[in-house]
Amino acid sequence: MRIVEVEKVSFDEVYEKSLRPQNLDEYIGQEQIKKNLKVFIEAAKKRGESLDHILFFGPPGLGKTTLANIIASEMGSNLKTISAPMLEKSGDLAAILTNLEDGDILFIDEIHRLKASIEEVLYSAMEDFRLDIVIGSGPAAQTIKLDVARFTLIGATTRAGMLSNPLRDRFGMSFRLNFYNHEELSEIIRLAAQKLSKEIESNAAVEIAKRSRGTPRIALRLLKRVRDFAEIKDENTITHKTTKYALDELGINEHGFDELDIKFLTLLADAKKPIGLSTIAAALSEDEGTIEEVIEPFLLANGFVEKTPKGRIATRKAYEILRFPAGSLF
Ligand SMILES: Nc1ncnc2c1ncn2[C@@H]1O[C@H](COP(=O)(O)OP(=O)(O)OP(=O)(O)O)[C@@H](O)[C@H]1O
Repeated sequence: MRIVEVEKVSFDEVYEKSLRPQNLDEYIGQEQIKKNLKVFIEAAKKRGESLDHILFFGPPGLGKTTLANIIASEMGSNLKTISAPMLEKSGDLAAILTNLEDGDILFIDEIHRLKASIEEVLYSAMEDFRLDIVIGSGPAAQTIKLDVARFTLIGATTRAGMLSNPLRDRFGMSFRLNFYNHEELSEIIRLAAQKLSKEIESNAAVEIAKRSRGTPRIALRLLKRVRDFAEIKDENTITHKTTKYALDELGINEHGFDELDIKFLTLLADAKKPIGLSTIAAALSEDEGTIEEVIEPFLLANGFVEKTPKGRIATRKAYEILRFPAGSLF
């Protein structure tokens, strides 16, 4: 697995969970989202109603699951979490929905991966808190109507564009999570180190932040690896020197790029013309989804790559970093 990989593995999941902020004030950054959520939560509480359905979208590891947990705790609600690919039949979702109680929050991760037949069950549940279940087929088919408690659905996706319109329209609020800046990430790292009862020099936290691709999950994972280096050296405080050494040893460069990012940028820079997604995927032996969801968003957001109608192209900034001659390109 890439060290800057954002996919979860169970061991890291436990570690991440222990560092998860518990309320909106502990949640760093995403100021506009927090501001809006505070208003909606307070208004819903005042009216004694459940919160409107919410969609969070953005690259992995930016804090969607964390926000769902915080909303549930701020609302004093039960949270039920499922990942869309876990649902095989519409009956699976119907069973979950009919077991919810008023005010409960249902969090569906990777909601863009819901099967169409299952997604349809959600429409009436979200809109009218009712389930229309068709039993049998052909002329003997029967529709059974079931009431569902007034729940809140929180959906999370890395691919908002893949959601169908009917589903997207049923969310009352929709928020895009952005990459974090170095100050925000340094603060997340500092607070996490505190929770791990470890001191960290402030320039060490900044060093990790700079190499975390704007992503808290990566920052926390790098912190963990750097902590290992510090512990081996019997250091009580994570110093800047050890941090730099550890990150260099781990092969993470000063922009947070790893080998795969460099390969991706080198491919584009070498080509000196736009390249399509499928060609990139074949050249890097990665699937298109990983390139679009994991590798590309950070490079696009930071101006290393641009998307054109003919494909992806490396920018001047990428050529400079790679120290590649751009010739007459720019
Ligand atoms: N704003 C934040 N402040 C502090 N810690 C954060 C913040 N956002 C995320 N984290 C930390 O980063 C880790 C990853 O966040 P989370 O699992 O919520 O990401 P995610 O966007 O749901 O990712 P995925 O979509 O891959 O599930 C969490 O353990 C949490 O501790």
